[in-house]
Amino acid sequence: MMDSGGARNMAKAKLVVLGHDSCGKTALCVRFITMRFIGEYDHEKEVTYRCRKLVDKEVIDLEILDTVNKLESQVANPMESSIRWGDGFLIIYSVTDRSSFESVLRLKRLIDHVKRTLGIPTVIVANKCDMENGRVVRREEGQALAGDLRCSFFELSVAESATAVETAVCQLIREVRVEFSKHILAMEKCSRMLQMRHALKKKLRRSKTMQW
Ligand SMILES: Nc1nc2c(ncn2[C@@H]2O[C@H](COP(=O)(O)OP(=O)(O)OP(=O)(O)O)[C@@H](O)[C@H]2O)c(=O)[nH]1
Repeated sequence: MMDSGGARNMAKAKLVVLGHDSCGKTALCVRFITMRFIGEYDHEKEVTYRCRKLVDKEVIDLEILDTVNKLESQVANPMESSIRWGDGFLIIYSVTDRSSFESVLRLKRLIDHVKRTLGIPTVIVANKCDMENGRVVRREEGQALAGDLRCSFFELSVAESATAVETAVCQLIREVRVEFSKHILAMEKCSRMLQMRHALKKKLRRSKTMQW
């Protein structure tokens, strides 16, 4: 998927990783960028990682914002500016923590509210599936929620599989790319219509002048 040959053109995307405390946000970012799983991650502030990846033969410059969960904060929602900034969202929960699963719906609603539109590229990731003994959220529950929210869904273990992490993030990048293309097409259509209107107005003005 990320071979180095035949790159087409350069693109950019801003991804935001959201989720409850300790569900594996930083582990996922580090795994995607470095392919490594370190185990313990120490950060209390939002961190933006920058990297360049090849996805479907297209080089893409990524900015990935690893957020700190502030959904339960009393302050007027501090997560909103992070959401406003992003093009695509990865919401992660841990299959060993039901409250992290319950946060998914609230986070998705917040994204829809801040972006003021539905259909924003969003991928839901159920993490820590290596901890089968501690599982409290069934795969089917995650799948059903993702289906209701019209999001792609991946159950994986950041600890065990770099490939699974790459698959989930690349899916998000593809969805962002589709949204970009739709946006560009809409802009082109709008600009073509404006040009036509302008040309029509000019023609009308000319024909009126001839009548006089
Ligand atoms: N067993 C297992 N542990 C994991 C996995 N992913 C992350 N962890 C562990 O879960 C803990 C929390 O991971 P982080 O990546 O710091 O989680 P976070 O969501 O960034 O946490 P906050 O910074 O509190 O928001 C760490 O001890 C990780 O090693 C996984 O797939 N399996």
